[in-house]
Amino acid sequence: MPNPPQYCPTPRELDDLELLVTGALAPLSRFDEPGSPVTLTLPDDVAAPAAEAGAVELVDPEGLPLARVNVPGGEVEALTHVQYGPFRRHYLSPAQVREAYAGRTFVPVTDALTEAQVEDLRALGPAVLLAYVGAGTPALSPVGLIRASLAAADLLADAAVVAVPLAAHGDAELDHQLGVQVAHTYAAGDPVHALAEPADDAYPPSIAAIVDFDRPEPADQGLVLFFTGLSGSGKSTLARALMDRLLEQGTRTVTSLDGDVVRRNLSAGLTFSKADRETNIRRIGWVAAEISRHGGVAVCSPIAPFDETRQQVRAMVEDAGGAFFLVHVATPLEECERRDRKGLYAKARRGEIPEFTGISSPYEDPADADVRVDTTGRTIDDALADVVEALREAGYLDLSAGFETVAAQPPQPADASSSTTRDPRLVEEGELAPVAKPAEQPLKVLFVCTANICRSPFMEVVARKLAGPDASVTFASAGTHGFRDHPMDEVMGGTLAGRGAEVGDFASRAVTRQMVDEADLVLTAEAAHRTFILDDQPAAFRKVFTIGQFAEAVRAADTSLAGRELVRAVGDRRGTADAMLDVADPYRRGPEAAEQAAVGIEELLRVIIPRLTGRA
Ligand SMILES: Nc1ncnc2c1ncn2[C@@H]1O[C@H](COP(=O)(O)OS(=O)(=O)O)[C@@H](OP(=O)(O)O)[C@H]1O
Ligand SMILES: Nc1ncnc2c1ncn2[C@@H]1O[C@H](COP(=O)(O)OP(=O)(O)O)[C@@H](O)[C@H]1O
Repeated sequence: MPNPPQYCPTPRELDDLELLVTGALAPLSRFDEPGSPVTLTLPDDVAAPAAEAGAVELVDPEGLPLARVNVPGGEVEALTHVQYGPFRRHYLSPAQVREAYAGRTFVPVTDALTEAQVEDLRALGPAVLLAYVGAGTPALSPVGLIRASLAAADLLADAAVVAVPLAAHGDAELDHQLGVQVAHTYAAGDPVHALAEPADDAYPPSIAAIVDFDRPEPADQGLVLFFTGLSGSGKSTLARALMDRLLEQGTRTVTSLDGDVVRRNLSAGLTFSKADRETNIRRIGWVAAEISRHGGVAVCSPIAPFDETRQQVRAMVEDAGGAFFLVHVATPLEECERRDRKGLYAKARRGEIPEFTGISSPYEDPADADVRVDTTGRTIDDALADVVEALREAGYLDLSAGFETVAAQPPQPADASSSTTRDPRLVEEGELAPVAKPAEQPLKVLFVCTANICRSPFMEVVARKLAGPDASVTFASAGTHGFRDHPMDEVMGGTLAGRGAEVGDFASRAVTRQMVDEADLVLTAEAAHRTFILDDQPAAFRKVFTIGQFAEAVRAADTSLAGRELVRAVGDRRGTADAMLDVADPYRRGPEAAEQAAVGIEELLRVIIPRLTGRA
């Protein structure tokens, strides 16, 4: 006889299995008893080998074998008991409960207890709260319900909490009967007390705090913003614009899961077949759901052409406690094809790209979109306003406030003799508006590398030399992992001599938030340094660049721009911080590596400094 195949069942089936094994579902002792909702459904590719082997081995999501189940028949032979998971010590079998708590009153609990319900229980004497935490049941998460039940037990004279993974089976009547039956199995003749329906949601303070944490207000909930639509419809453009606003507001952590970008890393190697597209979207969904579990915002912008896969993502996110907000970028095919930004539609029409969405592969319009935006003939800001408004109405995010307020302010005089220079963009986009600076303040540039002893001091010293004594630009440097008061590395310092520059009384230091806040421009040696800073201060993204990235942007920028205007223009149209443009670390690699780094940095500074000082 062949070995039974392994199969990881659904969360509902896993819960049923646990209760079958502990005897909590008695008289049920196996799956698939006629008329019972406790069923096990094997997919075709498992059912056939299971029938041949006469059994299937059920494993948990990590592959731990839990039980062997006869096929057909459904009888269960336990192999291992799950030992992990929060509050595992409260998951007791009826036999264990008999031993510890015989003689008490048993109370099934499916939600946080209100003041009135706790009061009702006070009269009962010693009690056991049976927290029904199975898949699909509790109004709170399983952990939330156990915590809330423990908090209720604390308010009672003598109450214990037992977690019972009794799942919902999609039939309210049958599930109710099962719940009553399980309570009586645990009680084994002791009284069972049914709680009265709550008349209100007045919770005792300790329970209210748990409910608030478990069921956050929409504005505090993790959020997945999912843009779906044809290629060229405007998903990435709108998603990016929305992310910029979120970052500028600075109140949420944001992760982008753009279709093209995901396909270069997370989904590298996948094709555009239906199966691979589904895999791609489920991967995006999985990552996004995890982000939402931790209260973050994930902004996804794949085509996601299939309704069923989008529904799966919605379910994954909601199971993780996040909110799912679907934006259908409903720009019609004709307009997307007219734009044909990447020339893909032309190729698809010529038959050079098989299975191209909208041409030779379907796009299923969502019926469950939270907002639908056709970008045809509209500006990006205008189209974005629809999304911002829908998010505000749904209570998830309010990105409108600052923008409206400031846009409504009277325009500032564009008088060159005025004592302040204002960033027009910042005036338009509210929250950052108070950054008006006296015109005569020098532009502050901060160079950042790792330890602030090789690359960044070299940048600082050489930049100062190139700028000359009268420039209205100041230079400083710091390290992401810099030690205090170390001198410049001797080998790197040696490269200064041939350039007629001197290190002076330099002392290393670690970069701080304040330094970044005060700087007008932060130039890092590597993309990793930039990420280090922006992870902590995401709102600084318009002024933190790698030195290579900034030099590239300066080369491409309008030659009439200088100083602050130049920094601003680069910030608005920044390219990517490609690691290819990094200045490699020469530390402890000898004089040759130091000279190579010096030459590379000097070349970049010769592009940047004349433009910053306005003497190009
Ligand atoms: N056959 C075919 N069909 C559709 N799109 C194609 C295809 N081949 C390559 N591309 C490019 O890949 C981008 C879409 O990838 P996605 O991961 O978003 O697609 S999907 O959600 O898995 O269907 C899509 O990018 P966007 O234009 O940003 O949508 C295209 O540039
Ligand atoms: N109102 C608008 N909203 C979004 N994009 C627009 C709008 N009007 C024109 N476009 C242009 O349409 C193109 C959309 O491309 P992109 O955002 O990459 O789409 P997708 O990610 O859906 O493939 C961009 O060139 C963008 O500038």
